[in-house]
Amino acid sequence: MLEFEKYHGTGNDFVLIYIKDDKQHAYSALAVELCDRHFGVGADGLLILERSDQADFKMRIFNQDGSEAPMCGNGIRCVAKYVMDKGLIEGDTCVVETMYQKIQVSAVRVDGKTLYRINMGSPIYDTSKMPVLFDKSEFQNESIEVDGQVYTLSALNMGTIHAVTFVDEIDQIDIDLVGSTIEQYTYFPQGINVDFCKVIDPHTLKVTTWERGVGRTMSCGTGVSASVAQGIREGKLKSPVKVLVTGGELLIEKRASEYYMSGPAVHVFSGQY
Ligand SMILES: N[C@H](CCC[C@H](N)C(=O)O)C(=O)O
Repeated sequence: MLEFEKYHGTGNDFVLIYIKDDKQHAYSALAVELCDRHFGVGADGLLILERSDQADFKMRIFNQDGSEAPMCGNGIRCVAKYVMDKGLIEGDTCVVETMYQKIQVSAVRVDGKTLYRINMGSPIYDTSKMPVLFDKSEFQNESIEVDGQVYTLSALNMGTIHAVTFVDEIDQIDIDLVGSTIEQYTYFPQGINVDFCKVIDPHTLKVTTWERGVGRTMSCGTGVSASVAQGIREGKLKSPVKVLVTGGELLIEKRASEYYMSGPAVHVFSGQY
């Protein structure tokens, strides 16, 4: 019997399992089984919470297709809520080890609600530090034609790898077709998450993400952070930026060179599998 929790962060939903022993389990196969929306519990990803000797806890994130990702911005808020609500940590701040780096998350009260604020760190643009096959030092504003439309893409790492594109209208794009085509482009041998962005005004952005290993999701925390970082770099946006995603709203703030993301984390139910 497996005890699990179901969480979501702005509609990006997860099965969360706290592993208390030091055994290695077949998480990839478990993610495929549990995340299946018809034959399993149903989720975008599986979050594995483990003990860590470098931080308060360790989080691993497996996509719906069983692939492991280095970081998950919405997932880490759910992990923070779990450890704080269960009293596994004292206080309102925790440090979580991820495959990407150690990440600090704090619970903050905003307008009577508890939000979780993550230090997402600084974006990486250097192609030699990303799984990107490209002969220039940065992959910035490259034109790619898909389905008769030209998309201007910029790739950056904000915990995981993202291709950000600014468009006039998101709703008119066949996200499934364009997202999956860009995800599999030869430049990106390990695939890439694709963020379609529409600037509403310098402090408001709308983002829809096509996630590698999942498909179109209601929200992607690293994607929203990467999109704002790219928008600020191009002078299209100014911090703070409110980001509208299908499943709600996230706030991104830039302080010095680092990005902070604040958003909700919701416990949906507990279960046994
Ligand atoms: N939804 C997640 C990101 C998952 C990334 C994953 N799809 C990959 O890089 O393979 C987030 O909130 O940041």
